[in-house]
Amino acid sequence: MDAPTTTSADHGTSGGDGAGGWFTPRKKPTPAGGEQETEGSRLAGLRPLGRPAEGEPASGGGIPATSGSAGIQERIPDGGAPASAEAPPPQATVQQERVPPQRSASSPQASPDAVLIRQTMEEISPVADKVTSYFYALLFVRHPELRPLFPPAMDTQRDRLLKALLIAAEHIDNAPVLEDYLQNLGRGHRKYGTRPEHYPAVGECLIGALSRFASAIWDERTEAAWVRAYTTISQVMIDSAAEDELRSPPWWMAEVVSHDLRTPDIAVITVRPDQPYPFLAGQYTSLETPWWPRIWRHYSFASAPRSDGLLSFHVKAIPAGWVSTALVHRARPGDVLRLGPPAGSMTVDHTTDSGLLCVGGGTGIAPIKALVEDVAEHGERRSVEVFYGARADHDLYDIDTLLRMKQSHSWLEIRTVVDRQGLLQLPDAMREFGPWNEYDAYLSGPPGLIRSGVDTLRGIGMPWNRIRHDSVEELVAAAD
Ligand SMILES: NC(=O)C1=CN([C@@H]2O[C@H](COP(=O)(O)OP(=O)(O)OC[C@H]3O[C@@H](n4cnc5c(N)ncnc54)[C@H](O)[C@@H]3O)[C@@H](O)[C@H]2O)C=CC1
Repeated sequence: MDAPTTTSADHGTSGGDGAGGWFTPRKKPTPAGGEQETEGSRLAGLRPLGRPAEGEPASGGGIPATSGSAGIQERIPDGGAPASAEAPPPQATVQQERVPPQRSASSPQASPDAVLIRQTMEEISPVADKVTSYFYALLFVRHPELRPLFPPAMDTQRDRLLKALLIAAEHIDNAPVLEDYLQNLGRGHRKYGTRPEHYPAVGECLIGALSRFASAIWDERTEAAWVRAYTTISQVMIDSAAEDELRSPPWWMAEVVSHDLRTPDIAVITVRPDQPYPFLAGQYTSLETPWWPRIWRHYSFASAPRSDGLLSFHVKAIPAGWVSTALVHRARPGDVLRLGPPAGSMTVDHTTDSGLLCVGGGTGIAPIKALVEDVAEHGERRSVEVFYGARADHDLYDIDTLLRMKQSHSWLEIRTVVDRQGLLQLPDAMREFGPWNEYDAYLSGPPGLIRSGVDTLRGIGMPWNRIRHDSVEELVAAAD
């Protein structure tokens, strides 16, 4: 996970003239490691933005964000520009899963700006759809030059940008995690062609939409709070994009070199990027197909970095999943995809010798396989226990690969868990073989598995900081 860096002492959120005033962020990046937020300012009561335990009090220690963009990490949204798979999906339930419970607007720990922002959020909540429509109408009417940055069909994911911004604003008190998220977001936005001058346009339309639909409570103070929050958000994104520009391309072209249909709807796709693609086992990327331009979906790397530079992904076609269906049923060797930057911090900590409890449900086994390879390549003899769950025997599409790995590595144990009579038994199996005192857990699969897996592990006493998983929200976004 990137270390949180700040670009100014307060990002313009504490009432000063901030990073550039009314949506006019500075253009030059501040070097990483610049001035840090000071404790005791609006950092009080920090809480990472990873998925909280159900029923966990908002003030309690949160689960550390585990993907690169952290709490609100890259599998969380893109703000400031195009709707994308990095943006939170529109499903409200999922968003709640992704974002921890907020302190109430009247909470003594919340900063004055956060209180005003949350009051606005409460006010617009019943008319969220209207706010969304109005925001985009405003944006595209006032700034038609921005329209090409968004997918041609905006209906299914049009509100991702707005949601990203609202989520970020709502978490304005959570500076370090918010920053990590926003930095990732800023980097991820380079592939859309987002430029610093686009941010003021988005900010103005955001204020325009909010002030219209929260008119009952909107006043100068509220507007000032939003302006400060948005200035902070946009500045961090702009800085991080500028820093990233010094070392990485905005995207990579990647030619499909093999397409292996493992089941009628699951393909293992291997691509060759046009230039070196640095990443870590356990991370994921965003991927765009030629058939659905500007629609990006997330997939984990299914192998640790290889000497030949090839990357592989496990893709399951799902109904109404435009990208996944195209990748499984249409993509062929020779087709060229686009890849965004790598993200995610569900990676192996090689500074410890703890065991790894790896749980992969369905195609969620992809990054688990990469993690096992990573441990093997580091020559460590750490105990690695893999639980591989599937609905039926024939859905264990990658079991042969895993069993071959087991033959070579005595420290590796593979356990398959096939659901019987519709019962999802993977969490039970984890419990049965527990308590996993000397292990770090890595969970990968459908959102329901992540939720119940975390609950199970917490229930048998595993501390938060030993449980890693990608954002539930992004998993949903990845699945369509
Ligand atoms: N393709 C990729 O690179 C990655 C995909 N994912 C996610 O993994 C998921 C894979 O989907 P499918 O293969 O259709 O998996 P699936 O829905 O068939 O589930 C696979 C197994 O996970 C367990 N499981 C599922 N839901 C559960 C629940 N609510 N409670 C407890 N256990 C549960 C069960 O053992 C089930 O057999 C998708 O959501 C995808 O976004 C996650 C990481 C990487």
